[in-house]
Amino acid sequence: MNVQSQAPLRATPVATSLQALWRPAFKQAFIKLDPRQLIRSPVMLTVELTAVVTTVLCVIPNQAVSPWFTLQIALWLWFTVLFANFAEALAEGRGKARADSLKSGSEGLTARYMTAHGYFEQVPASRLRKGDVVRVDAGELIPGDGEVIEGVAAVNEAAITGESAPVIRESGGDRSAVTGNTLVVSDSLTIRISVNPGESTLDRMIALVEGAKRQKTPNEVALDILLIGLTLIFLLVVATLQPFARYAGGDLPLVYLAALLVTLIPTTIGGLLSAIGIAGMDRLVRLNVIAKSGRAVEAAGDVHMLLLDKTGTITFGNRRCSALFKAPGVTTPELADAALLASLADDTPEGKSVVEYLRALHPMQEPARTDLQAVPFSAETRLSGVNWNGMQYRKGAVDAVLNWLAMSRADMPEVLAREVQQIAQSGGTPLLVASDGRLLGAIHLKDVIKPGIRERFAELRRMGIRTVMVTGDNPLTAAAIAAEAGVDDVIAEATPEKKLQRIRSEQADGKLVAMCGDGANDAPALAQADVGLAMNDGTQAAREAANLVDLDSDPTKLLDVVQVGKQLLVTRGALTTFSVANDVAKYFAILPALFAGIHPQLGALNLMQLHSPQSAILSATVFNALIIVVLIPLALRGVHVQAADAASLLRRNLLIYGLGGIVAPFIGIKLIDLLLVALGLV
Ligand SMILES: Nc1ncnc2c1ncn2[C@@H]1O[C@H](COP(=O)(O)OP(=O)(O)OP(=O)(O)O)[C@@H](O)[C@H]1O
Ligand SMILES: [K+]
Ligand SMILES: [Mg+2]
Repeated sequence: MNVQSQAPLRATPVATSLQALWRPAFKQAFIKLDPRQLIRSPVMLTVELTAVVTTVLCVIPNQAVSPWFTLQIALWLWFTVLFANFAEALAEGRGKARADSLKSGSEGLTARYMTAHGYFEQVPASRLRKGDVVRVDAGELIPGDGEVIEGVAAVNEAAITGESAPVIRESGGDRSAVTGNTLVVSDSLTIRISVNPGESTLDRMIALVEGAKRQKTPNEVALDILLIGLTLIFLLVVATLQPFARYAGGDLPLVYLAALLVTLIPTTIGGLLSAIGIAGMDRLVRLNVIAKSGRAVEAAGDVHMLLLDKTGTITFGNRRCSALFKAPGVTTPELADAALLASLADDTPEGKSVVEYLRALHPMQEPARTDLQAVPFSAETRLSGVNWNGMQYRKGAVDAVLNWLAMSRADMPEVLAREVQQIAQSGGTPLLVASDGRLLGAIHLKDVIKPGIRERFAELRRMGIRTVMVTGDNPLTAAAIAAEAGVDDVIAEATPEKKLQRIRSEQADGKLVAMCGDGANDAPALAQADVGLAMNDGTQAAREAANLVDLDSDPTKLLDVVQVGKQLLVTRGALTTFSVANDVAKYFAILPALFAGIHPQLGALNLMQLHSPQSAILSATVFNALIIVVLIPLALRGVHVQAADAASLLRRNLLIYGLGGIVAPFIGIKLIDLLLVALGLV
């Protein structure tokens, strides 16, 4: 395998400064004049057509307007389209640079592929398909996303996550998923490839940052329809002005009408819409989150409820065996041997930790694994164990084991019941150990809450988002962890089925639900949620079901994703408000000037005292073009979003961008009018 190609895939070294990007963006702005590309933005296509018409008007003699004036209007109309194209190109440019570096890192990768006859054969990684089995040794790059089916190894995932500390990847359990282009640093792994060419994490990252092939989200489509509607309305408004003018005994030159049309239709938002969307996705990529659709990101901006898995999400997830407690009348070897046997065939981290703990504490003559009939852990049964030598050994959640023993809680010896309660109240997970109808004792699994999680939940609450912890654990443990982590609600003893039901019932009430998880048992819920965020170090099932994957495997990242989503929605809303308010204000700013010549009585309405009808028209056109440039930084950076609920955010933004949109043209057009006169351009 081509280890030399282990270039840093993350984009840190790629220059993303605006200076480095503006040159190619400038060129792109002209390339994007192609109407086939521009058709994605109907407003800008309208401006381009108007610019073409106005350019033609330059050479048609007209007594009312000089060719010089018409030319100036034509130029500013072309500038309007170019500025909008430039904004989009600038937004795309940041992603393109990153995509190029990602691509160069994955070229020439090869894989050791296992043929049907069990031989290994060197093939290009790009030929691997879902289900293929490959072997990767230390020092080699993993050729594609997949699941470890054999072996344990340390893997450096810096290429994808930017984190250089190696992580352990092994078969079985929740840490079996591997990502293409990451480096095996010790031992070797046998991996079953889980995606077809073009669908890997890396491919998705590239598609995401390239932006060009971006599908419009339902929200964008809805906004497009609104903008087309407004364009048609103003087309009608402008078309009916001429009959009015004729009736009043005057005549409005065609170039006036062309300029007026462009100043009135929503060019500001029409020109910046695409840049806003691309910049939003770019922010997500920088957070190290991969989105399968823009829709998930927008939904994140609107979620009402967040469901979180406890183990691995709120806690660190390496639940480890920390103590054993005997039931009365049971000897230590009896309990220790049963607990060890019940864990020997259990590949989960919990099972391995029990084996480790007991091998050190109380070694026994262990049976060969091939003699054991494994009963693997499942989230449905919440039990695991083995059948061996005619005996059944089990361990599992308290209610599950009692169930298996056909016992009730009241039948539990009092000392053991008290012990179990204490483990749970401390936030630990108690497992009961039993063999052949006998309750032998309890295991204390300890886990630690991730630091800082409480503060983040408080932040979510301020944004109006409820946090609900769902766990397969018992109610006492769940309550203890919930209180410590500060979640709003908790669902304990949850099976995958129960998690799914909860999401469905919230959605039935019209709410958008986000879910964070890592296990195979979280996959159905992740798929059902409007926003499903999977941990990259979780299972392949979870990664496939989710519509977002966090490469850093940090569940609190959802908070940032919510922020990005909110910012995207708020920025789009704010600039739409500004754009529409702007256009309406322009109507009132220019119309009196236009009609002053025809109808001198209207002069009283000419509050702005613009120099002449021509300077009014030209100033408005210039303002209309320049406002796009002025707002490019805001579109790319996004409107600042505070931790507040949606309603108060909306009120605040309507005030700022609505009022701002009304006032800005009056000031801007007046200043440009003064400047144009001073320069002698009108
Ligand atoms: N290896 C195991 N063997 C037996 N029982 C287990 C094992 N691992 C977990 N359990 C029991 O099953 C319960 C459910 O575990 P699971 O990992 O499915 O929880 P979950 O639904 O993912 O929720 P969370 O991860 O938040 O606890 C645990 O609380 C524990 O009581
Ligand atoms: K406009
Ligand atoms: Mg779990």
